[in-house]
Amino acid sequence: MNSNWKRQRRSRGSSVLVYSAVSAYIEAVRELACELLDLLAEGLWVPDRSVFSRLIRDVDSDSIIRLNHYPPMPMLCQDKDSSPCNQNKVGFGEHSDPQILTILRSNDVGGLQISLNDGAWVPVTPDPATFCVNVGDLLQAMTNGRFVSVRHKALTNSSKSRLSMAYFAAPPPDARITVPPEMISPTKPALYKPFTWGEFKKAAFALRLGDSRLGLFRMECDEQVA
Ligand SMILES: O=C(O)CCC(=O)C(=O)O
Ligand SMILES: [Fe+2]
Repeated sequence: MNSNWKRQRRSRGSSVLVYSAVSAYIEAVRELACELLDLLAEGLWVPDRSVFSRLIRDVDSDSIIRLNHYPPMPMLCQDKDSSPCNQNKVGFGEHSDPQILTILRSNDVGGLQISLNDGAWVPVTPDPATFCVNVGDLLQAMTNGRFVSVRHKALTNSSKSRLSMAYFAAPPPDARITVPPEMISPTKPALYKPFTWGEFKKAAFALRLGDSRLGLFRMECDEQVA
């Protein structure tokens, strides 16, 4: 057995291990996302409690996982008075996640911030043992605005690497994004036109990261149906 062959076998062995660890992780977080969506439907008094999770369980679901690495970025810049800039650099710009739900985990290095209604940015305490769950744009549309997709960004740390792992739960590309009829009434008319996830993704790609995409699908006042 030459050493090259042994090395190849070892490396194939470790890719199989990584593949099976990532697959098991994806399966577990998909299950978590489905359970959360079922509870959410129940809390909204929607009789069909799997109305949202069904989209993620579909074999053609477009869910993805993303691993983010933010290397340390020293605060080296200087302002006009030549005092050091006391600001962390942006690693991932302000945005909302376009999908249904995001299950996010990170190492113990902070950086994630969420935006409140008044525009203030609030840091999320990093904890490798907890998940951060983000409402995505599709959930906002499917709940007729009851749940609002959260704007967030990630800053780099000046001395440590931040790692995060995000599972984005999404429907199949041709799935129609509609609101359960129970959530529409004369006092709460439909806010968004029906669209497919494929159409939404296409629109999102044509915009910048921080742009609001749902605005493109908003009903005009005279179109709103109860
Ligand atoms: O790294 C983070 O904490 C945020 C990442 C993120 O927002 C994303 O991947 O969409
Ligand atoms: Fe995000």
